[in-house]
Amino acid sequence: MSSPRILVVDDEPDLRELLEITLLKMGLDVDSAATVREARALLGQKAYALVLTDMRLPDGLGLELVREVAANHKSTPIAVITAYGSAENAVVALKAGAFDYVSKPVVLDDLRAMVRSALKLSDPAAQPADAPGGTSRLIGASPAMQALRAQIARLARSQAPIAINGESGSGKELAAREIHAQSARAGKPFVAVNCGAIPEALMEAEFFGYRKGAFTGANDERDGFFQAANGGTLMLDEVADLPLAMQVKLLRAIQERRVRKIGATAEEPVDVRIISATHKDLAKCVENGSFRQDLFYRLNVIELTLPPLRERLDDLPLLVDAILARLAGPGGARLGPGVLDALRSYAFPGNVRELENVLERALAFADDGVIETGDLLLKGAKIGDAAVVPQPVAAAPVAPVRVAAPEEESGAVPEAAAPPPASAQPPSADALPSNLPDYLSQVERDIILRALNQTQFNRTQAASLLGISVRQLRYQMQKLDIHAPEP
Ligand SMILES: Nc1ncnc2c1ncn2[C@@H]1O[C@H](COP(=O)(O)OP(=O)(O)OP(=O)(O)O)[C@@H](O)[C@H]1O
Repeated sequence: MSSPRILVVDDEPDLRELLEITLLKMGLDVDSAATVREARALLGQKAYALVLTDMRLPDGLGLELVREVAANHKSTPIAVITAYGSAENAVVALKAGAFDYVSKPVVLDDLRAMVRSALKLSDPAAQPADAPGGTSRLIGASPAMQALRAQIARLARSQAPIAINGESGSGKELAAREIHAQSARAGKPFVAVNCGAIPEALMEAEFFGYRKGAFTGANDERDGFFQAANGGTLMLDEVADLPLAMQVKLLRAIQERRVRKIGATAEEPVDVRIISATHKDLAKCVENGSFRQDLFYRLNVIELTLPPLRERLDDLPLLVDAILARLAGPGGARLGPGVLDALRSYAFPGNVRELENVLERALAFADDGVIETGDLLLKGAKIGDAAVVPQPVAAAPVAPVRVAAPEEESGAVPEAAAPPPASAQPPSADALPSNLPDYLSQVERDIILRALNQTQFNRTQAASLLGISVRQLRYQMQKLDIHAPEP
């Protein structure tokens, strides 16, 4: 079988030769072109597993080739070589459809890693099981979902940063996981970080890691999120909540593709694809000065917007079936007459996550697994209401990082509740608690339980009452051993 063939387009003979030798040593076949014209001619004659082009060529721009290859040779990834410090060029190329970029001076390890990723894309044997056409985690057959899945399949082929927008519970994290699963990075970690959940003082250590002895309590060397996601995908959830000082450091890490552990003298290379998500309007955050424009520009290379559930209600039957099968096993639960219509007329401000919660609670009330309209306990937020208020913004520092598989994110809480610790008993009027953390946990537990009881254990509504996100509530419930009542 012949080796994959790479086209190198560069007018600098020295660099071209270096690239050629490196690629040949990787066992690849290489063709070279010094101009846009020569490159076009070769592209017309042969199929390439990767095109690698300089941005400035004597008779035009590498960007023209990016656009042409993206339009006419869809299965061929094209990467650009950008001049040192010209991050803007990289962003423009990625937006135009480039698969990835390497900066000059070219670091050969980076180049090899990039080439290997590109080759996985054109090698059918290396395609992950969830490749386009396979099963998708994103359920729904509406035109909006079909378009979303097609867009995800396209985006999975590139290394460009993606910014996912959408209301809370609309599936942003699920979409990010799907992109990762369909990409050449599928075999490497997917790390989701809730930026709003990390105390500011710990952020640098959490993102970049630290060396032993870097600060009091640093008893061992530790990797940060970037190193943990190396080779894979790092999802920055609630990215608008990053403090400005951290935004600067993050921008640098993303641009340089290098991080320095706290206490280390040298930087280390990291290869992560960044996917960011927020339900805030990031452009507005830039306008009001709470988000840096340069980081916004860097993260927002490609935008992916998730439609709210109320705009794709045709997906309800499929979603309901899938959720009920997960909650009660196949055929274990079904909807009684009129239930689907009732769901259709509800606006779901908490989107699919709210649907999951509504069904989970309804199932607890249902007889013989048949959910009736009365079991739904839908309150307010009807379709057509003037303002459907999406879920509130994350506030408290919880659940900073998730590397779990999506199946583990089902929202189910663990069995068996533990009694509150004795040290958590409230002190008398002027006595101090003997254990402050336990005491505060107990207070928090009481408040959360009150909110849950008020809402018949509807987590979406309880979170809304408490001004926290559902994910935060779920995390606190697990941490504090709070469980939904047995049916
Ligand atoms: N299209 C879908 N098909 C199946 N399940 C979905 C879909 N969209 C969302 N979900 C489910 O809804 C829940 C919420 O999804 P996810 O966590 O991805 O939302 P999110 O937009 O990231 O929420 P948040 O803004 O609160 O972080 C998850 O349990 C997820 O599996």
